[in-house]
Amino acid sequence: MSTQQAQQIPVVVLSGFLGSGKTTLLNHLLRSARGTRIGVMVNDFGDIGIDAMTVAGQVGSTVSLGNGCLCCAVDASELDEYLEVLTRPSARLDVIVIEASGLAEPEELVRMVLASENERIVYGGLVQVVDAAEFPATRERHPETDRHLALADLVVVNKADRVGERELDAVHGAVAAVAGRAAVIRAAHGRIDPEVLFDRVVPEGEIDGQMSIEDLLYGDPEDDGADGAGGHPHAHYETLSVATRTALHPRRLMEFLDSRPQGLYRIKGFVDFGEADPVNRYAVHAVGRFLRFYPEPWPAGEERQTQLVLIGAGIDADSLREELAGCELGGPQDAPDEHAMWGVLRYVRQPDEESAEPAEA
Ligand SMILES: Nc1nc2c(ncn2[C@@H]2O[C@H](COP(=O)(O)OP(=O)(O)OP(=O)(O)O)[C@@H](O)[C@H]2O)c(=O)[nH]1
Repeated sequence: MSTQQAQQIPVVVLSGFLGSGKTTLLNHLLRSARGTRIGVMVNDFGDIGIDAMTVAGQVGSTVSLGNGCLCCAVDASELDEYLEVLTRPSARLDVIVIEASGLAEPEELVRMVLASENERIVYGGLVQVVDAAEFPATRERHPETDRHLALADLVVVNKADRVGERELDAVHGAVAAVAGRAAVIRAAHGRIDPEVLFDRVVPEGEIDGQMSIEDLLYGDPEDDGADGAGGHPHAHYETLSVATRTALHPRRLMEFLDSRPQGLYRIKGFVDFGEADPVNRYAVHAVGRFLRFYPEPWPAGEERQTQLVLIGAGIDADSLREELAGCELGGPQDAPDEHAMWGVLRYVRQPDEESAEPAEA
């Protein structure tokens, strides 16, 4: 396996019905980027809060924002061309978000990302934004809504401030019922924690794991605490960090991942499978039901251990911790058989995989 996979830039597709709040969410991500360099592809710059940020330079239809983010306005037909621009090493982007126009078919965009020959990117999941107040009416008028939700890896029920708690629960329930195993989270004004979409680059001085979601929340310059009925929509996020020097059993880890609870919408970190693959560590990246492993050779001198961060809402941290402990190898009699890695390898992108469907857990 090459190390190239570890450096691939996740490309997240953001879609949702007209006016559901995609651009608002995108603006929130750009404002709270804090060190993470985000590349954005939109149909036009119109609504992106560029004025709110210092524009460092403009070249053609690409705008370089003062906070390290880069924006470009494109049509779907130009997707590959702009992915090329955004993935240039000089842009040093950590993640790319493509906003689909309100009427776009998200599967088309997802397919284009998966089919892209650009080796520097990896598909990072489909995020659907839903307007909580309009959902019942939109669904009635646009039956394709259910199909789109079924494709999503993460659904954001936005505009939580516009409906009462009971209505919000009803919309959340209806969305969850059609969204299959996608994670469903609520938000007002698109204020989701960026970590649910991508690994935030931690600025120097802040050690990963010590900055709680609450710190992120209350440190959010946009958060005025006036979310109304939705309250702090992400105040109930929980983060669980697990580190162990005992290698994990690939089959038991896959059982854990296959049955992970719905509220657990983000998993990231590295896994040590011990003798089942002594050469590589496996970076793992899950957003909602999307799951991928990226094997890469252990860096020389690096201690072999598994380190995972799990983020979710309404999750039982103790039982997750216990389940993960149950994945640890229990001695020579517990050695994985020769086929034990198969389940994991199903979620590794093969070099010749160009137009395959996204891996789903
Ligand atoms: N009350 C309320 N208004 C919101 C929220 N999110 C977005 N809006 C407003 O809803 C309108 C549409 O939001 P946009 O972010 O432009 O929606 P969009 O999905 O990008 O729209 P299109 O590009 O037309 O598809 C704007 O006036 C936003 O200010 C929210 O959570 N609560």
